[in-house]
Amino acid sequence: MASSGKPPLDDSRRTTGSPKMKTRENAKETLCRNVTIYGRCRYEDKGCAFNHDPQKLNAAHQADSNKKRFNVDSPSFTPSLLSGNGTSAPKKSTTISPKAASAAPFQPRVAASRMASDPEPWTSPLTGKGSNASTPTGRQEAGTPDWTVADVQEFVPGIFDGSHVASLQGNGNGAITATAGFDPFVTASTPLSAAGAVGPVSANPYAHDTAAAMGGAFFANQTGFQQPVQYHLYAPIGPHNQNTLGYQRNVHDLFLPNDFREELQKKAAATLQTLPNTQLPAQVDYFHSLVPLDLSHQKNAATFGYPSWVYKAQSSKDGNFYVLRRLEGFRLTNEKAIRSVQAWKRVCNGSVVTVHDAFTSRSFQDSSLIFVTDYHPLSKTLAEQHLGTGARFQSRHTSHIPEQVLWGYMTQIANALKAIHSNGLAARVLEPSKVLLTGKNRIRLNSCAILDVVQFDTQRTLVDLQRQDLVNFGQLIVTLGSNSPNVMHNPTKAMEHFTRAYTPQMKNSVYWLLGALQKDQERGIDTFIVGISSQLMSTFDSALHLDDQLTSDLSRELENGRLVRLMTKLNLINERPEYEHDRQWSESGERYYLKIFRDYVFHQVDAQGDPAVDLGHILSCLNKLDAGSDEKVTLISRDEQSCFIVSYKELKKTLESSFQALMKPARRLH
Ligand SMILES: Nc1ncnc2c1ncn2[C@@H]1O[C@H](COP(=O)(O)OP(=O)(O)OP(=O)(O)O)[C@@H](O)[C@H]1O
Repeated sequence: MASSGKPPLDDSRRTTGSPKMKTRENAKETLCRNVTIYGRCRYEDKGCAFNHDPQKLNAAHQADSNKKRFNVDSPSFTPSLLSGNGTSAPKKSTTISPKAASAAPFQPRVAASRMASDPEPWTSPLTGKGSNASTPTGRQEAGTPDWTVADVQEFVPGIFDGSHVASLQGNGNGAITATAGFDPFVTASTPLSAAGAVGPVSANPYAHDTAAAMGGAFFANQTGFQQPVQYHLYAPIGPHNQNTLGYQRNVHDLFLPNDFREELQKKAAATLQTLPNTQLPAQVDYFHSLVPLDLSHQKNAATFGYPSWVYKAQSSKDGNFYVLRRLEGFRLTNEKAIRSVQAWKRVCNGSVVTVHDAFTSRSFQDSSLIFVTDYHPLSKTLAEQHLGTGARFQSRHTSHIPEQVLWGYMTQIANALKAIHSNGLAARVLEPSKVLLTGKNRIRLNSCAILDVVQFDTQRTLVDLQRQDLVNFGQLIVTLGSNSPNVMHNPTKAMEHFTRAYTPQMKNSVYWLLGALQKDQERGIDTFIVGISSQLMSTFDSALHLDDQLTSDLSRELENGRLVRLMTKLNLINERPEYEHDRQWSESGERYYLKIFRDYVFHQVDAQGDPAVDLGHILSCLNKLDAGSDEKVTLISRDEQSCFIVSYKELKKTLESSFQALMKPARRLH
């Protein structure tokens, strides 16, 4: 500190008037006011008569400087870490006043309140070059707007910047104590909301019970997110691209893979597809907007004994999309028959298309039976996929199904049958045109429940029907393995082909299924599942890999929703024409920073004056803004006459307060 000529002595000890006005005795008792903190008086050699006792002077300086920060009667707040500017924190005093013991604990103000009351000496890097210097509290030195937003509650997630050297910790009683260690995991949700906390505190929207959700032991000492949040740091989550280094990112890494996105979008489009000017009824019970799914107009009564038609439809009860399967010309003679669907509603299994309802209808100008099931957009039947049947895929070249894929089908069908049989039911329909392929190698049994209604009076026992399911299962696999829909007309030839194409384990499994109706043996789906357990493991492992892949894909989109919300806010705030063509809104005051921040993010130009299109820059800026990072950014006005240095933290604060102002009904501006 440079001497100002007036050393900071206590007023009570300061001389009043010139030294020459005092007697020498009086002067000797008065501490010299010209002594600098280095203990030297500029007038000592020239006969200064005041007291230069170094010990007394030192004590006076000490008392004075303590008054500026803390004096010995202050509570025992003794920071032990480095302060924000990198200098050492003052040493802890070894002696302490007895009063300190009963003093209220020191409660440092949070960053926001400090920022408003304690402007730092900010300097612009352009100041020395003659540019307009700016201050953190205003656009220019003149007409300084205040950063403080008194009436807007700010979210204060317990951020401590470097200048805060103590940490706040709940002591278990809800009170706050100052501790010497800095704990970056302290959040507003617990300690700052405790009684006596200083500064505006609102609920932390990001707070969640980490200890309960993630395992108390691992996060034992953490009560929330690490602060400051690091949303702008994209952590690589595998599986990784082999062609790039760990830190390298390309645009595709930040979004879902294109093929996956395309698949999802196509499914969404298919779900929303409508058919105008259709001859179909506008309403079938509580369903509307019917779209036919089977494009073949041939009536086929082979499976159910009645021609069946499949439609996508929207429910007016819940707005969701379902499939209606209509059995044309069916007359319900026994009411109990349709009640059997209740049992099917309870079958909730990933390998079965869920059945929701069944009712009779006259909407098609006949007597029809309607089954309501889940809709799986863009799915195909296994017959369409592998056997070349079905109108859409008639000319399709069918190829040999690899053994692993076939094992995958077998495990999924076994999974479905286990769920069905353990619910006291039998699938009864198990053929390639009634197994849906809803994703890559992902199948579901379709049209279950129908025969239970249509052939309600069957004489066969449940055990018999369940065994028949196993036989149908075996025949389905042989048919798929042979790539021929009619192969079971000649079973011997079919098995010869199958034996040549697949391993003995596969062949034995299929033989076992085909023999399920033999009376001498107890055969059930549980026994079969035990027999193919090694294959179950490999299918399970594939499912885990897929799960990893999907998690990785999902993580790429992690920050995108957040950034869209942030950009929405920015766009809502910037350029409000209703406020005198924006002049009243953002041409002055703190919103002006947001306006030129937008230029900084989106409108940069390169050395040639061409637009700089850099997604990395944009994402990085937006993430830092959302995280409210301490990093500072230099903003230059469009006319290049003004330059400001603002931190993302302050920009975030402005963004929040502006957004709140926007939502005030009276549109009060400040
Ligand atoms: N739940 C469903 N979700 C989505 N699409 C389905 C659903 N059920 C059936 N489909 C589709 O509807 C179409 C017709 O199905 P259907 O079961 O009638 O097969 P099909 O090949 O026409 O058999 P069939 O000749 O016995 O009528 C198929 O392309 C199938 O993919």
